[in-house]
Amino acid sequence: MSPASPADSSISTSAPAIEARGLTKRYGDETAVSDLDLEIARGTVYGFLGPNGAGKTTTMRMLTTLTRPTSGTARVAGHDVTDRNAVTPHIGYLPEEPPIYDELSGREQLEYVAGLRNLPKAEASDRIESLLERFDLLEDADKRIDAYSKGMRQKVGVIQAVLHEPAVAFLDEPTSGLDPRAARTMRDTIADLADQEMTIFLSTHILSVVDELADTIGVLHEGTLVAEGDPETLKSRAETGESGSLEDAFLEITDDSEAAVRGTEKRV
Ligand SMILES: Nc1ncnc2c1ncn2[C@@H]1O[C@H](COP(=O)(O)OP(=O)(O)OP(=O)(O)O)[C@@H](O)[C@H]1O
Repeated sequence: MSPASPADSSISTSAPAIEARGLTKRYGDETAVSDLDLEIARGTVYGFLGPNGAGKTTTMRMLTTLTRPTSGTARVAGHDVTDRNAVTPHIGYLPEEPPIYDELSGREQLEYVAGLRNLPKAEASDRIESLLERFDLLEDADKRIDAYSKGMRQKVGVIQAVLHEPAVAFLDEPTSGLDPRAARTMRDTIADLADQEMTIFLSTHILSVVDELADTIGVLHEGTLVAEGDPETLKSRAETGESGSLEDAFLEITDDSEAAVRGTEKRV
């Protein structure tokens, strides 16, 4: 546990990147996330899976300080998620709909975000240039975003989430809308960022992406973490399907919520 005080915005080196204990979010009578425990080591990729409505976005919104937990606690980069000012310098978030201004150009949007993050101008400009190039956006960087395709907007959304090299990046469907080449670039980029000690919390329905990238996979079902383990271990749990694919495992684990919650050990 980090000894850092709530006012301290430094990164604790010993604490896990993400730590949750009994994290719960209720909307009225409905429990969107129930009693979630997480411990995610720094520099790892955590693949967060779950059917539609499982509570993935709600979990990410709590971990990124956008929604307050109803009960339970969570620390990100060593800081309590109820302390937004301490947490936000250390995180980046790509939500389903990236927050971007249509009337700006891609480059202006990224410069604007770099300014919000207090990045020195020269450093920001180098990073923006290199990420635009990496995502094949240089040619369109000075066009207004309202003329961008969905995939181009997604690229801007991802770049702005990692531009300040946060300790922890939360990426919701990062390959959404990307063509195969761009999706490959995205996967390579995520792997590179993890190699540079960034922790990536990756939520996606594309199982091959988590299979390729994740060190650990957590499966959320009806707000409850029903399985957690490395991809190989999860795959080996699949009773059906000779290939023992992640899809088999996912379908089996989430097939019957009652059976899954009752009969599945959290740690596999
Ligand atoms: N602001 C809200 N008010 C009321 N209910 C909400 C709110 N946000 C989410 N929920 C409910 O919480 C549950 C979990 O939703 P959430 O968006 O977290 O799921 P998800 O796993 O991200 O789904 P998807 O894969 O479809 O994006 C759903 O039943 C949803 O209706």
